[in-house]
Amino acid sequence: MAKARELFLESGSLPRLPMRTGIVESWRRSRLSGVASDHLDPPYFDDLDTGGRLIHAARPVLDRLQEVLSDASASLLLTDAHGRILDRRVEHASLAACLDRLQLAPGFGYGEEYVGTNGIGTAIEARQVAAVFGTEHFTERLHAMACAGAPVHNPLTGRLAGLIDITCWIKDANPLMAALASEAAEDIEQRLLELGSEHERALLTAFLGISRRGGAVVTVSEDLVIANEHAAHLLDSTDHTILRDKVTELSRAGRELVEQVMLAGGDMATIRLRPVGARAEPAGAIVEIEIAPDARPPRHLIRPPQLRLAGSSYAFTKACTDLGTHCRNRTWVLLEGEPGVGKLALAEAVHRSHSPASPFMVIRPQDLAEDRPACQRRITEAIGTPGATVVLRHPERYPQETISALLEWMRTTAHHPGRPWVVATTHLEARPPEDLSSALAVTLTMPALRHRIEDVRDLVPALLRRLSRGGPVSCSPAAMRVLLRYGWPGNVTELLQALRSALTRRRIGEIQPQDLPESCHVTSRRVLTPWESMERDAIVRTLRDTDGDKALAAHLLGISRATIYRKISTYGISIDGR
Ligand SMILES: Nc1ncnc2c1ncn2[C@@H]1O[C@H](COP(=O)(O)OP(=O)(O)OP(=O)(O)O)[C@@H](O)[C@H]1O
Repeated sequence: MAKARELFLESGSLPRLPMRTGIVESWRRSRLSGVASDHLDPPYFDDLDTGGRLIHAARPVLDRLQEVLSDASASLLLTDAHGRILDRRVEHASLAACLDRLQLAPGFGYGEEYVGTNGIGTAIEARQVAAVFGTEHFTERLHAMACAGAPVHNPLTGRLAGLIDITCWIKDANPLMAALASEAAEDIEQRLLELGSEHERALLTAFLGISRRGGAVVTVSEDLVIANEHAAHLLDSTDHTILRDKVTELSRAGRELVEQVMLAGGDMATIRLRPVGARAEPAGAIVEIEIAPDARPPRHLIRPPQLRLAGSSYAFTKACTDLGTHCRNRTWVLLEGEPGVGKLALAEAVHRSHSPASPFMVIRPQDLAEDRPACQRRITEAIGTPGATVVLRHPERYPQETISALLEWMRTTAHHPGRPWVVATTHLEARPPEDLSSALAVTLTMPALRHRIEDVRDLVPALLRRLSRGGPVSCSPAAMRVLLRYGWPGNVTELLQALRSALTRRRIGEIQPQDLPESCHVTSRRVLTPWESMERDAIVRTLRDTDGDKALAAHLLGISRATIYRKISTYGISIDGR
């Protein structure tokens, strides 16, 4: 085996030896991933979920197995679905010290892409039990070891939840290790099922109790949404996305939340969210929805196509109508929203429809850095130019002197009959200077694209026309389904990038799912859990704030570089270099 490995490392070929196919395939994958065969460097992750359902379900199984193995020099490891070690049980001090030297310890990642063929990473790649003995390991540092890993699946979703592994010195290896790991994996799956049912029971009891009082009630958990008839009537798929986001906020807040939201149908609703189950491990949330009788949508709607914008959702129509009304009344606005959601596009479209011949001035932080006097001249010129609009892009990044000058300018201009219309655009988390915010009379929030996902149907043809300059290219129904399933954390800007990338593969004809970037597919395989989508959104926001600097973003988020790279690829995040 050792000779076969050497030959493979030197030439990529194998001698005619009876070798296990799984091992040969794993060596090939390890080589392709660029794993070093002569040293070991597993990455460390300091942000692992060590309080989740998997740990909870596995604990008694690990306790039992630890007792069984107490006389043997063997260790037990539990990893998440990416091969990152969550728990380790080892009784023998010398084996523990050896595992420490191999960084086979909680927090470290033993995926095949990092350490090559091994019981953990190889079982995860192959999605089946894998035993790896001595020199079958890709890296020499593991040649003294034997390990057997068995994947654990979540029986409710069928998805890989984690892995259980037994590791020992090769001299103590036992052919039954794989069977033992596999049995433990089945026990954990059974516990996951029972816990899942416990959660479902808790959710159902809470749901039935509140439902009996009448009114619209929904329960939301990781795997399940239950709505009573009243709620099913009120909510559509876009509202479900909003509810999932609110449930994420709830888990962050850890207490009851009451909020006003605009439903996709145009009704203003009060939603009351309460966690169900233990605080440490909530089963989900129960949501009561009440429609406010006096909050009817405005009568004279301004529809996006009237502004030459793509979209038809009520949420976006409402944003167009609100901003259009403020433009007509010359009310100064703070327009906030997630990155790339179309804040500038909307401000410009509203301005063009209201006063097409008047100047539209955009002051970006980089313009100020390059030539501040020119910016100040442009702002001053806007006074007295009828119908002019000044957009202050991301004013939180303006230098303090500019803010002071702006405030002075706004104070003297506020009552001028020919005053320009001022719109400041900011990201949701950004904190514009307080004085500036109070000088702007109203705050509007642009809805995220995932909260008006039906707009993708109109945006795609419009953006394709723009990108291909009217070329003969369109989006196939299958590709459109992929685009409609994706969450678009980078909003319209990300959609634009996805289509730009698809056009490099197909300039003529119908764009197919395989023409779309991998990112759109990765997240479309399954709906992200609320925690995952919150994490994905935070990464996208930070990357945008750091102009795509991944190292700085990792630092700001308090995670390692290896983690941010992996998460960027898992969530399919793509950021342009702005
Ligand atoms: N409804 C729409 N119809 C057509 N194009 C749109 C629409 N919304 C946004 N876009 C396009 O999407 C891109 C991003 O929009 P925009 O720059 O206005 O976003 P933003 O919210 O101001 O971004 P940020 O605050 O992150 O800088 C632009 O190219 C814009 O033209």
